Amino acid sequence: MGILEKIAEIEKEMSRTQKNKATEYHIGLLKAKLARYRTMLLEPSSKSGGKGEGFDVMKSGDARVAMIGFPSVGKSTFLSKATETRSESANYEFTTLTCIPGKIHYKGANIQLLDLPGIIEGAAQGKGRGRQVIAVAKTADLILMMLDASKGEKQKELLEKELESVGIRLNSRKPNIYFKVKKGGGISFNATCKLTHLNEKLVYVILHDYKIHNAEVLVREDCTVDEFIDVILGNRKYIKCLYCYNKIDQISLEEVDRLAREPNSVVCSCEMDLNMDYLIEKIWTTLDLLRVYTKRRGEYPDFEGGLILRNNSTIEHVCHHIHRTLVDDFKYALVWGTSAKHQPQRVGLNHVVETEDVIQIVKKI
Ligand SMILES: Nc1nc2c(ncn2[C@@H]2O[C@H](COP(=O)(O)OP(=O)(O)OP(=O)(O)O)[C@@H](O)[C@H]2O)c(=O)[nH]1
Ligand SMILES: [K+]
Ligand SMILES: [Mg+2]
Repeated sequence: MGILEKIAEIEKEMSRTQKNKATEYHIGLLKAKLARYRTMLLEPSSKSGGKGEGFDVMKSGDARVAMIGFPSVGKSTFLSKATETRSESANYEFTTLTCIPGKIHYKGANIQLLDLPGIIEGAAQGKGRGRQVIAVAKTADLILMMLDASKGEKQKELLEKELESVGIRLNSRKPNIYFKVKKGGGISFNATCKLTHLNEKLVYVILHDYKIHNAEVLVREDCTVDEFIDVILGNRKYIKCLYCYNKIDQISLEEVDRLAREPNSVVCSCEMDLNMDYLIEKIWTTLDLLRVYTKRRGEYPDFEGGLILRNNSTIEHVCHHIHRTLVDDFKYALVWGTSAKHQPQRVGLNHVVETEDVIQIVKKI
């Protein structure tokens, strides 16, 4: 039996045990056991159950939002308010021990919101359930960083550092560098713009340090050294982040005003229901989802339905949305809308669609 199951069992037994003088000792024992199992789960070295237990949540819906934050900042409170799923909230740390999914329905989109255990400094090294939490964060389209408004700045810095240390890059996009390791020919270095941080020699030195002696490098924007290294390593995750300052009922109006003006930030109070609609709206806009419409030959587009897609989706994504095997029968697509050069444009699977495009898929016969 896994630790989570043992915990669930004890909790069940506690709830069905009547509290009175006669059961006092029994309940005390259950409490002690519960505390021990919870501690085991949070210890990085715990063999049994420490791994990924409770984190294997299927991706579903049009986008995934993962809540990252220190313990007791109000993550579970938000999940319970914004979705139909209940997640226990309480005023002690590590109330949540697993990944709990909920659904936000908004403007026709189905957004998966994940409640996660709190993380603390050292999470990336495995403190608490940090490693598992961060692994889930890496799969998200948006990280909702929940902060306690009264301790926000410090928490924000620490969490950013934790995420940075495992290769997550928040609110930045992949540097515009073409980089390809070759079999021979040495290193060819070119830039299409003026570089103020990088130069040919530096690039050579860094590549040699990574034991790369043959490669093609084409720098298309004024990147920093760190950005260049990110490209060499190639395993970076570029994820959007929305900072949510919760518990604004605890701070002064001046402070609320100041936090609300920070970039990519929302202020709210999940408990007092302050600014919740705006927070959800902001999640939606930050996700930057797009809607396209499909049509059949000779018919009008279905403007009622429409498909919700992630930004930068292609015709191939559209096909997958319509039917899993449609790609196999795909011949070409006709596209009307802003992504088309002329109306309609005949395109292939790699064509990147834009919001409000109308698409007709033509199949092989
Ligand atoms: N004052 C105030 N308290 C809040 C607010 N939102 C949540 N809380 C309280 O903060 C405490 C922690 O809330 P949780 O939702 O359990 O926090 P969490 O981030 O899920 O905590 P862990 O699962 O332990 O990481 C609870 O006592 C909540 O009632 C808020 O907007 N204002
Ligand atoms: K809590
Ligand atoms: Mg929680």
